[in-house]
Amino acid sequence: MSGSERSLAKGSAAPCPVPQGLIRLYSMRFCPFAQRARLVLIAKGINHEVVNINLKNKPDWYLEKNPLGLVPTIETSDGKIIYESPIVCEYLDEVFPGTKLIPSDPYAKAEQKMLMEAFSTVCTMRICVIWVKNNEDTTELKSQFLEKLKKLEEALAKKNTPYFGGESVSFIDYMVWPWFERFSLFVFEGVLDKTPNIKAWHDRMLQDPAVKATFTAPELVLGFFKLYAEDSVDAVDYGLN
Ligand SMILES: N[C@@H](CCC(=O)N[C@@H](CS)C(=O)NCC(=O)O)C(=O)O
Repeated sequence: MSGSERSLAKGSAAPCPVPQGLIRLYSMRFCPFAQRARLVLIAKGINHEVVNINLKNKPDWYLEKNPLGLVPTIETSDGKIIYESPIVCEYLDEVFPGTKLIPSDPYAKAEQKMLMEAFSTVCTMRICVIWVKNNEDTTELKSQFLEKLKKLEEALAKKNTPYFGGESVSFIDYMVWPWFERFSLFVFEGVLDKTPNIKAWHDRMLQDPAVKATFTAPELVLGFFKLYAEDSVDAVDYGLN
């Protein structure tokens, strides 16, 4: 359902208005927040195009669309602009038909939001960057990470469902997946064995069609993180966009 994909940096002309019937996603290939939006767009079968933004060299017009200068942002054919990944994803889920990812039951919805809060200390790129830099002892970091993960393991075990929201993939699973995709590169060694419910969830998620469609090869992600850790990401040279 994704049409074209192109990359724009400083100096690039602003793209034309969004064609009727299409959603435009401003993104960056390695951004976990943008992957959230890509997961939802694909899971719901929403017709869209992707414009990758060079985040080291943002076009001026992008800051007019999203004053925070972050990706993801979506733009509709009638000129609506929405940014901040959970807001983008919730908007897409509300407006478009197809599988509803957010439960309609207020308590189930609140549970997903609480889980998102609980995940917020786990879903961070800092741990990946420290890992990749490989210049400090990560024992303490790893045990802190495991302690946080164990709380989520308990929550999943208590729920006794295959996914964090229940019997099928839902909003919360897509909101946290991008970090888990990245963690599997380095952080998970010897960790997921201690959280069997999360491991089973992780393996199930790998089979999800939207996850498969947005999955980035580990060696590419690793290359990106190495540059990111050195603060020398050049989106153009590395072909990030
Ligand atoms: N709270 C934002 C965070 C988005 C974010 O941090 N995106 C990063 C890329 S992964 C970004 O756009 N960075 C550009 C910058 O910091 O200038 C969301 O949920 O959408």
